Amino acid sequence: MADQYLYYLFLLLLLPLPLLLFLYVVVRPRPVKISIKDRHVFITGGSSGIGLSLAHQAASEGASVSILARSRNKLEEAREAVRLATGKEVEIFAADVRDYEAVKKAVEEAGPIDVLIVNQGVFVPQELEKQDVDEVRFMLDVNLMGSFNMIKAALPSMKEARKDRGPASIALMSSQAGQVGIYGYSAYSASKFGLRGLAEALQQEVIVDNIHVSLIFPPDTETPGLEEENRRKPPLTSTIASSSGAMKADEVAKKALNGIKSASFIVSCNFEGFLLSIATAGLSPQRSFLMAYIEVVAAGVLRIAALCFQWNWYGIIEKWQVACTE
Ligand SMILES: NC(=O)C1=CN([C@@H]2O[C@H](COP(=O)(O)OP(=O)(O)OC[C@H]3O[C@@H](n4cnc5c(N)ncnc54)[C@H](OP(=O)(O)O)[C@@H]3O)[C@@H](O)[C@H]2O)C=CC1
Ligand SMILES: CCCCCCCCCCCCCCCC(=O)[C@@H](N)CO
Repeated sequence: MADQYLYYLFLLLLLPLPLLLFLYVVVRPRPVKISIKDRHVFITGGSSGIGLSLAHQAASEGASVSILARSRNKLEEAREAVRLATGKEVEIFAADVRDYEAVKKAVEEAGPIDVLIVNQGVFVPQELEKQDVDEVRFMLDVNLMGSFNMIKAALPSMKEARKDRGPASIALMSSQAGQVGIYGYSAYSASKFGLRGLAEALQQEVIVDNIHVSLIFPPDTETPGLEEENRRKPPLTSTIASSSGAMKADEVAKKALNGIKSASFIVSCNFEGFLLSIATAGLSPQRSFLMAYIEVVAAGVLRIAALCFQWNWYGIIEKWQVACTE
């Protein structure tokens, strides 16, 4: 009797093997490792928050680091901070990512890039009806058009330099609000969802050049940007966004760098982010057959979880509206 149970248990354990084997064979692009040490890492928005943490960590891992942002003062402070902490000198470039010519000039001065981290971003939450069109355009211009400008300016020299320098990376800083639309984030979410389309198409275009794209999805992260944002965040935005736990900039930077080094296309930062990445896997490339396996097996259950989250959020919105009209 006991033998029979063992036999069934054995069969049950074997069941996933053909699927695992199949996924191992089909996942594309193929896994690859990207090194940071002794390579040129160029970080936009590197003078504050997550970008500054990335600059610290990349420098301490032996990369030569360049950072780009608008304010020269903040760039100089950042350079000083990294020098004090790591003894390394970062190159600074003052430019607005909305200005293609300025960005192109900065990239030419900086020299060939091995790891481009497109991290600059602005976020001004507000219900669309109350938000100025200029603010909508501001977020789309800096977050989305700015990323196009940056990548287009950097690509020629990145491709050129590949011949003898090994695999390169282009990483884009999205947000969990780029995986699910959130109240108060219509423009911000649109700009971050846009990065996903850009990243998916770009990866197909640059795979032959040994360039690997990563998309990073942080939750609320303690940064000067978030502090500023919180001053005018609609309460419903804060409540719904708190479905995912907040993180520190250093923690997000660490997850991001690890994701870049393993060339993961989707990089999540916390447990909620891990669930989100499986729930929104869609037609994104996946290099890891184990992650692909989890995506396949968990799809149904996570769709149910997603519907429960929506049920909860719509309940909160309804209650808030009732409270406001009383
Ligand atoms: N903090 C959070 O809660 C989360 C942030 N993110 C994303 O992470 C990224 C970084 O956020 P965070 O660290 O909080 O932001 P911060 O506001 O702390 O820093 C933003 C950086 O971007 C630079 N920047 C802003 N506008 C431009 C521009 N037009 N051209 C060039 N550089 C610019 C800023 O410098 P300067 O102003 O001098 O130009 C600064 O270096 C953003 O893309 C954001 O959307 C994602 C999820 C959560
Ligand atoms: C199926 C399972 C689902 C699991 C949980 C879903 C949780 C969603 C929370 C979304 C949080 C969005 C934060 C945006 C932060 C940000 O970008 C701003 N601070 C601006 O920088």
